[in-house]
Amino acid sequence: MNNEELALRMVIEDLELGKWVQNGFTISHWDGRTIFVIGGIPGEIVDIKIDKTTKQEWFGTVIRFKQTKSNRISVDCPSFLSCGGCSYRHISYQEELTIKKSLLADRFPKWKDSLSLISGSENHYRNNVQWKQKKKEVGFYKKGSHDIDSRTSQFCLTVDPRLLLSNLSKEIQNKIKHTKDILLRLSHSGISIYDREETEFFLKETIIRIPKGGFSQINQFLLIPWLDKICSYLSTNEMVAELFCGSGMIGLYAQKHIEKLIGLESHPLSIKFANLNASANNLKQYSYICTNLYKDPIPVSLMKVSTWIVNPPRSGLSKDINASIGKSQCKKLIYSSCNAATLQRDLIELETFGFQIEDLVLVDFFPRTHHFEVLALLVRD
Ligand SMILES: C[S@@+](CC[C@H](N)C(=O)[O-])C[C@H]1O[C@@H](n2cnc3c(N)ncnc32)[C@H](O)[C@@H]1O
Repeated sequence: MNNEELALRMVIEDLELGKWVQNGFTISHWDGRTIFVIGGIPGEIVDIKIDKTTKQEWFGTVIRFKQTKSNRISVDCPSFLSCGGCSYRHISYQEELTIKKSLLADRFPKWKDSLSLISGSENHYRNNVQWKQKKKEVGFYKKGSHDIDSRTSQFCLTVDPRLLLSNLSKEIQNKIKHTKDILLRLSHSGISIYDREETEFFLKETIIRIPKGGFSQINQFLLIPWLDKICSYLSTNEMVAELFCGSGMIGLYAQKHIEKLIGLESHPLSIKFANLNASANNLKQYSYICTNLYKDPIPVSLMKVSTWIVNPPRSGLSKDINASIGKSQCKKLIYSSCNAATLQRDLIELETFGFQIEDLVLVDFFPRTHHFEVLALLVRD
């Protein structure tokens, strides 16, 4: 048995947990090693099992408590820590928000006292879900394995109850009978199986259609507050470039502020639907281009645009995209990011092109998990 296999069988006893760090972990030190622990609270003394090792660091999960802290609450989900979705069900949601704000402030110290927060219901917020199905078992995978935890499809508290297995109509149950990946999304007319069907919904009076397989934000309660915050950064008659636009949701919703928009995105069907959405909303001055933003140069037509909205995947913007924004006539950049680390990296780089952060907002799209969205407004003269 090699060292890693040995470590994965180990239980470390009486470990004192240190401070909260990124990704839902607390940090501890043991036998000269750094150990990241999930499921504990700083100051608690616990036994942990090791889940994963790298050369420098070990990762573990609490399995027994020796001394608990008074802020621990009783966990409301039988699959907490075994399904790998949530990181914070053992503390209050208020405390989770305080931790997330403080971790974000660690990356942007100047914003420590001026970060704002958009949050909503801590449960039932997911408007889509991806269940796995194997031998008639349906649910999320257990953490670090391909075994299914079938309790999750009956119970998961982050998911809108309409997407739980027992609440699905007979018609949908029949359609997904033999499917390995069950991808469900709430739509205006019910539930769509979103790798096979399109989704349609309204954001106030704006109608949005997402193609099969297209991206859509998952927190049904915070979509409008997030979009309204973006709109608050826009004046009227703006010329806008929207990068990583998906099916065009941000610009379509912000139509009252926009005179002309060019959207860029690499998923061809999303581009087709962005164009259809613009027509359905009677926005003739909107156009969309299918391009790989990590490989292809930014089209010259964008270089004169003064307001840019970017909403990239977790990898953030590339050096080339940052440089293009720097060279362009962009004066206002609205950046919505699902990864604070790549946002921090990109904002440091964009500062070298004269941009300054004017507003920073934590949008808690993913309560009870360690994930969150960050909205940043950057400006330059
Ligand atoms: C976080 S989503 C944002 C979508 C859109 N703003 C929304 O809220 O619906 C990121 C988008 O980037 C797109 N994308 C991923 N890689 C890309 C690339 N290399 N070039 C252009 N777009 C890309 C994805 O298809 C996805 O639509």
